Amino acid sequence: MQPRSGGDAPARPPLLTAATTEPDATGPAPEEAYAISARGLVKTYSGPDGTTTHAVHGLDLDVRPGETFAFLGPNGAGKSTTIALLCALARPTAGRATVAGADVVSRPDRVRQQVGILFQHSALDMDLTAEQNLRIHARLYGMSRRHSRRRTTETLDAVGLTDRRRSPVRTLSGGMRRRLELARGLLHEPRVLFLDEPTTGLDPHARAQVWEHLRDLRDRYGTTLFITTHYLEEAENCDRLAIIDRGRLVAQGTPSALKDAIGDDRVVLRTGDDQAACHIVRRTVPSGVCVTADAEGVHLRVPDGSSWLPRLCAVLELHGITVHVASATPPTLDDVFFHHTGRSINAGRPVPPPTLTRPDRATETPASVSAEPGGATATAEGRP
Ligand SMILES: Nc1ncnc2c1ncn2[C@@H]1O[C@H](COP(=O)(O)OP(=O)(O)OP(=O)(O)O)[C@@H](O)[C@H]1O
Repeated sequence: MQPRSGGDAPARPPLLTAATTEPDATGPAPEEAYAISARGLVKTYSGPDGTTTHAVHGLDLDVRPGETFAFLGPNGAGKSTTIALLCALARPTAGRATVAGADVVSRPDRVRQQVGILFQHSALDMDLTAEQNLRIHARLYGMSRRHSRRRTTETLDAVGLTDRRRSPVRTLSGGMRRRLELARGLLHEPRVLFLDEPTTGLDPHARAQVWEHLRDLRDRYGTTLFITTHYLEEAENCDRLAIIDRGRLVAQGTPSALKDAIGDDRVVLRTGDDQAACHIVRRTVPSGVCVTADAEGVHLRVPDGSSWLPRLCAVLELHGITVHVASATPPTLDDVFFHHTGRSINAGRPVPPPTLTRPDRATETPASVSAEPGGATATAEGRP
């Protein structure tokens, strides 16, 4: 969803913002030294039928200058609303936030000068050329003609579109359009760039290109990047990330710290009789370990999962149950997400086609194991 400007209104006209008074500025103050700092940020929408939507519910957040920060959450979690609040495009119901040192409520114009935004949906004029789109944007920011010309050249170069500057936007590929939006977001040299799902809908090649430019930006100019994404592998590449669910921040930290905090490895066993195997495994592992079986096999989470594999396989073989595949995988960001929200970030999304991946730690059962038809599951030493 795209942050909505002014009074947040156009997307859902029947609902009104509940912020009829000044946001409460008496709570703890945000830290201005951060590129983004929020304390107790709240955004509530009231519906005409008396319903209330807590889009953002007491958000505390600190993003350091120059950091690439991912904001992960399922649909409707409050990501776009947070961006709208932090970019001073919507007014908080309560709480405080500063962006590049400026308060979003008392100095919204200053905030808007300091931030660049890449909206979720394209805001480009398809009939104008790449260059013309940038010039219009420059005029909105009050840039002089000379300054606008220089920045247009620089930003088109930064996103690798110099040779397409005279092309009408409708003739550009999806990836090129996203890069052009990136150029537009950078035109006024913002200190903080907000990107709302910048790569959604792009093919892997175009996604990789957008990321290449983002990394370059960070390295060359130290721009702070605040990125909402559904792609876990993109969040994995960020310095830190926060998980938001139903308007509340449920976790934040570096990807590795968040995964380490989960601790347990995911163990999966595919056997000749998963239901029977499930009962036997339950009796073998310490009580309190949750063991389940579904169409994918028997699942459990244990610390140091790979050390459990030989033992579990031996017990099952002893009971006459053939183990086809056994694997132990360290926690992923999806596990982190599941741990904090009780569901997968991809729940309800179309399932992507299976890929042949190599888990960091995978062990095949004894030599008698038959290969999986099609070989889509990681097996011995991770060979698919
Ligand atoms: N202007 C509005 N009026 C009323 N409710 C709104 C408004 N904007 C957002 N909401 C509600 O606030 C909640 C958070 O919405 P938001 O768009 O911030 O989520 P999101 O995490 O960006 O979702 P998505 O990933 O689907 O874009 C949702 O329940 C949404 O319906």
